[in-house]
Amino acid sequence: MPDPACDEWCIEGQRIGRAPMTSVDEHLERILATVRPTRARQARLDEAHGCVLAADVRATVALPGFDNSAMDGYAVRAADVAEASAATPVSLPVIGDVPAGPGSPAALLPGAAVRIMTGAPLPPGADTVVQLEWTDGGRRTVAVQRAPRRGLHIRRTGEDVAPGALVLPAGTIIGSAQISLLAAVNVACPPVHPRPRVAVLSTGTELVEVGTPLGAGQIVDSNSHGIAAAAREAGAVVRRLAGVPDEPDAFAAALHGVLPDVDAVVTTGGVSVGAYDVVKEVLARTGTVRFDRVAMQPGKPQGFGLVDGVPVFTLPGNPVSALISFELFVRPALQRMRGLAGTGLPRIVVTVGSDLRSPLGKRSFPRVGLERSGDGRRLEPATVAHLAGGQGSHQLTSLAGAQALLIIPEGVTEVPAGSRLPALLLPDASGAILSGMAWVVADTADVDAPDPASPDPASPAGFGPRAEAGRGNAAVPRAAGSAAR
Ligand SMILES: Nc1nc2c(c(=O)[nH]1)N[C@H]1C(S)=C(S)[C@@H](COP(=O)(O)OP(=O)(O)OC[C@H]3O[C@@H](n4cnc5c(N)ncnc54)[C@H](O)[C@@H]3O)O[C@H]1N2
Ligand code: MOO
Repeated sequence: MPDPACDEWCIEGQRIGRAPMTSVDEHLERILATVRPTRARQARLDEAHGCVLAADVRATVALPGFDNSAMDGYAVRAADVAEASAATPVSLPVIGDVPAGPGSPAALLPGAAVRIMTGAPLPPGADTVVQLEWTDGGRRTVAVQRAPRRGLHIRRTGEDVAPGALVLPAGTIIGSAQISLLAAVNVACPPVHPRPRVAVLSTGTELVEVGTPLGAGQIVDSNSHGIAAAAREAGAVVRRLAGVPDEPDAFAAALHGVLPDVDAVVTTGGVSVGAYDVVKEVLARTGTVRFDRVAMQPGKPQGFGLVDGVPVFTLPGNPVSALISFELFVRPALQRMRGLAGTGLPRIVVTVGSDLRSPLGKRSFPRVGLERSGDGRRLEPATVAHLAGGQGSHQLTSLAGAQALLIIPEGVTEVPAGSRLPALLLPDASGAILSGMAWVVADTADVDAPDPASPDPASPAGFGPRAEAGRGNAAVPRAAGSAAR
C-alpha cells in the first residue's frame, strides 16, 4: 500500500520514486526555531503603536502625581459641613479659587471653602470636595446642602500607579490604552520590538501589474498585493516589489537588492517542479533555504531558510495556496519577530455542515463560512461551517468569502456532516479576528472525544502527535446530538 505521507516525485517527466513529505508542524517548527524577535529599541509613542514591549516598564512617577479633585465644586474639611442638609445648609466663606494648572494652591483655613475645578490640586488642609450640585454655587460664600463623606471626590497621589510599580510587562501589545498609560506616566520612548520590515516579491513571466491591460497569456499579479496586505494585517511594515520574470538573474538581483533593508522576505511562485521554477533554482543552493513538500492541501511546495541572515519564505504561486501558506507559516513567524509567541490564527471548534472529503496523508484547510448564532453577532461552540465555494488553489472567491479555514487532519479522508473539527479564524481587514475575539475561544470541553484515527482537534499546536499515515478512509466522529443543519 502506498505511504500517504510520501509524494510522487518526478524530475523532467521521469518518475523516480516517492519521497516523504514534511508535516505542517515540522515545517512550522523549523521556521519558529529560526526566526528571532526584531532588535529591541526605544521608539516614540506613535512609532510604538502596534509594537510589542521588549522590557517591563516601571513607573518613575506616581499617577495621579498629586492629590486632586474629581469634581468641579468646593474643597472643604468634612468636619466643617458634617451637619449640612437641604433644610439646614452650612455656609462657608469662599477664600480662593483653584483651577487645574501649574502651581501649588494656598492652604484651606478651618471653617472656609475653596472653589476647585476637576483635576486641580487639592489645597493643603482640605480633606473633601463637595460637588457643585450639592451647593448653591456661591462665589463669596457657599451654602453646602449635603454632608459629604470625608475624602469624597479626591483622587489620591499614586492610587492608579505607585512610583516603582510595574506599569506594563514585557510582551504587551501597545494599543491605544497602553499608549495613553505610557504617556500618563511620562514614558516618551518605550522599549519595543519594531514591526518587522517585510519585502514581498512575486515571480512569474506571466505577471503584469494590476490596472494594466492584459495580453494573451498574461495575468494580474494578485499575490504580491494579497500577501502585502496580509503582512500588514499581521503587523509588518511592508515593501511590495515589482513582480520579477522567471529569470534567475532578475530574481537574484531583486532579492539581494532588498535583503539589506528588511527583516524578512516573502516570495510567491517558482517553487514547484516545473522548468521555470526560478525561486527554487536560485535559492536551492543559497544560505540555509530548503525546499520541502509539506503534507498539506493547499500549499504543498514550500521553501524557507536564511539568506544573508534574513528569513526568506518562498510560498507557492497559486493565489489561495500563497495566502493560506502565509497564515500557517508566515503569520506565526511575524508574531515571533514582533516579540509574541507565534501561535498563529486563533482556533475555534466548529460543526461541519455537510459531508466533506480530504486527501489522505495531507492536512487540508478547506475555506469555510461560519453560520452565526441567533443575533448574528456571536460565534459559539455550535457554530456550523459550510464550504465557502470552489476549493481549487486558484479559486480566490471562496477565500474572499470565507471566515475560517477548517482543519482536516492528515489521517482523515471522510468528514461526515455533524463532525466537530477545529478551524482557524481568518482575520478581518483590520487584522483583528472577526468582530469580537472574546466570543470565539473554543470550548474544549465541547469537542468530540477524539477517535484514535483522528487527532485531538483542540490541541493548540495542531494535532498533537502527528497523525499516523496509512489509515485509509478514517472518518471524524459525528457530534452526539449535533446534526448538520
Ligand atoms: N508536476 C507538478 N506540478 C505542480 C505541482 C507538482 O507537485 N507537480 N504542484 C502544484 C502545486 S500544489 C502548486 S501550489 C503549484 C506551485 O507552483 P509554483 O510555486 O511553482 O508557482 P507557479 O508555477 O509560478 O504558479 C502557479 C500558479 O499560480 C499563478 N501565479 C503565480 N504567481 C502569481 C501571482 N503573483 N499572482 C497571481 N497568480 C499567480 C500562476 O500563473 C500559476 O497558475 O504548482 C503546481 N504544479
Ligand atoms: O498545494 Mo498547491 O498549493 O494545491 O495548489
